[in-house]
Amino acid sequence: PDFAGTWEMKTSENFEELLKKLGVNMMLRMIAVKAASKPLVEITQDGETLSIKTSTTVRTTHITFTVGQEFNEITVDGRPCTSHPRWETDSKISCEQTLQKGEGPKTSWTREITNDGKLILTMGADNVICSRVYERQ
Ligand SMILES: C=C1C2=C(C[C@@]1(C)C/C=C/C(C)=C/C(=O)O)C(C)(C)CCC2
Repeated sequence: PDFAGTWEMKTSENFEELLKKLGVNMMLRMIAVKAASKPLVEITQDGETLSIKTSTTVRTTHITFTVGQEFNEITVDGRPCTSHPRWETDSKISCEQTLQKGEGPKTSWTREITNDGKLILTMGADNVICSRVYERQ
């Protein structure tokens, strides 16, 4: 499917619980929850290669990857990891992450385009799953 577009977040669940599971301290959690409440997500797609720019007031991340090829990124709590994106269905990308050093909860993300044109991002840390729904601007 086509993930391309400029996306605004409509709903988010368990985001702070995710950060808590990852051991982010209260102060940074407060900053992150506020900053992440209004992200702007810009996605371009060329076949299996996606470029995703997520802008917030305190931090903007930009990843480019090809589904089926591992790439380096940082986890939501800012730790370097290697990510392995693969098609879980023909409209859902699942990505397991491996920390490049140190220990921590098992982290992963999924991005899916629903048949009513929404983008669903889930972020996991062990058994805690955060789910965020975006709609095109
Ligand atoms: C602002 C953020 C901050 C942090 C993570 C991040 C980057 C959270 C944003 C996530 C989004 C916007 C995800 C998405 O919706 O794709 C830290 C915990 C390092 C603390 C500093 C502020």
